[in-house]
Amino acid sequence: MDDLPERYSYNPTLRWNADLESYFSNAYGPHHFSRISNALTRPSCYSCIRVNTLKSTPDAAIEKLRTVLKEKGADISKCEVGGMDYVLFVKGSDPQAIDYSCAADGKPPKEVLVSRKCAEAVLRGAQVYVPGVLGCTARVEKGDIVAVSVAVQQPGADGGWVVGITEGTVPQGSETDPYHLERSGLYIGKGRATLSRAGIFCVMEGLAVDMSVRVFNLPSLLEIFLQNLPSIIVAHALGPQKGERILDLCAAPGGKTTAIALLMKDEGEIVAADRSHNKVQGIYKLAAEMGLRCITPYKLDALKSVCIINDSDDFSNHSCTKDNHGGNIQGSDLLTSELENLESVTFERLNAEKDFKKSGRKWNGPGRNQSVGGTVEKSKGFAPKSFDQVLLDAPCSALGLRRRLFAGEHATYQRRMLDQAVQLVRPGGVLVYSTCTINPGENEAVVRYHPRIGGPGLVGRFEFPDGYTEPGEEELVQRFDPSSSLDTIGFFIAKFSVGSNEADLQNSAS
Ligand SMILES: C[S@@+](CC[C@H](N)C(=O)[O-])C[C@H]1O[C@@H](n2cnc3c(N)ncnc32)[C@H](O)[C@@H]1O
Repeated sequence: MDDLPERYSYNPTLRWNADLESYFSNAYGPHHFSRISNALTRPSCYSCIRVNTLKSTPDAAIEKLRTVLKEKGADISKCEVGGMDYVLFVKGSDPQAIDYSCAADGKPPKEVLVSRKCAEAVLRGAQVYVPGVLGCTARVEKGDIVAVSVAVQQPGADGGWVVGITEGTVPQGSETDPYHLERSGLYIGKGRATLSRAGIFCVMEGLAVDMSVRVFNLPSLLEIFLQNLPSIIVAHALGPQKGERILDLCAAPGGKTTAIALLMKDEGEIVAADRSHNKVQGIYKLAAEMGLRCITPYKLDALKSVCIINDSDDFSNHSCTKDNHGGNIQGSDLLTSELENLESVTFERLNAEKDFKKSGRKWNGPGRNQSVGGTVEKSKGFAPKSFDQVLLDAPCSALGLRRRLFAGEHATYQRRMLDQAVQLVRPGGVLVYSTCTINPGENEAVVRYHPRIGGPGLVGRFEFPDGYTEPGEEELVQRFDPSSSLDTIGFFIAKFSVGSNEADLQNSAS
């Protein structure tokens, strides 16, 4: 039992798909990559809050926050970068050593084993829901305190990744338990079981463990608009002005759209497009909640966002014929990989929702992006050169998001989106491309591939044959490194000033 405190701790190693690991190790160098990998397993040491300046002031928001947090000493500060004092930082805690009360009688604690996705959601502040539970100690009764650990994928015999734990597993707290060794150092907190063991594996949905202590004690801010610092900076990089017409091509859930709207003081027009019906509804809802009127959400595939003009097309407002059919665009087209990209803690519970969807069970909790059965307007695209500014916050592998325990996904179709986005900017306008991944293949290589686009924060060859980036070009973009002292998510921003013709695209350091 000497190893108990060490076992019941949180000291994870991020698991990488082998190809990705060697690719990133090459791109960043092994030491830098190892620091990034380590940073990705824990949250930033602060939460970043954007004040709705149309409704409040930073000082009033700080007062309100102190009341909400009910902690007299809550460490809240304003961002000191010029023009960004409406961004507030609330300091979180370092990882805490949790007493799982296992040493007193020498017996191991009662345990609940959860899936990796469930654990990542818990680390961001969610509760443990039934579909995320893989195993539970025998004789756990409703109300019992349980230690929560995670079973992360392990390398399988065929070279893939497997979670070799079947639902309903009964851990004994002994070395013969499945993944006993592998779960050492992967305890993410403790809580009160809201169902007995039998209950957990009988029902399809609902809360399983009400988490009382998490290894990272971030203040509970679920009701307040949290946004990662780089996302706020994207809006500043665009530099929106009152009265402009702006297109946000992959807009849902609307974090950056609303940040842009605030900078425009809600004057002008922001077309907020996303291909997911449910998510577009979420944008409507968020804009309404924030009292923003300049946002017009549309369902639109960014890969088809430049419209082919027919004589019959209604070209008022530079939009091709809109299909205003009375709704009934029902059904969820939420994609699992897309959900990874949600940035606001307000939406974190969707990770748990994802587990529900995967398990084929019904989700019972509310979510901002849940279909509310309404209609969304569908766009067939927009006329070339019809926007002052275009933001392409592209869907990506999301390998910059933090509190992550496994990284194996990859996305590659940003180039085709960038091709569309470029065409929609008027001469003299601005295009901003951003992602929340540390993958240079989705960042530097994408912006570099246009002949006139410089781009990289990293120098070298990345993924595409034409993705080679020259020394000197790294200053033309902003790269947010999760292992740097800024302590943000991994993020990438490239800003382009569009010249008088499409080929004349200048990269300007944003
Ligand atoms: C990184 S998220 C955008 C986050 C958003 N900009 C924000 O700040 O809240 C990427 C979004 O792209 C959307 N998406 C993925 N493929 C798309 C496509 N082909 N056309 C339009 N949107 C797409 C996803 O639904 C997802 O909402």
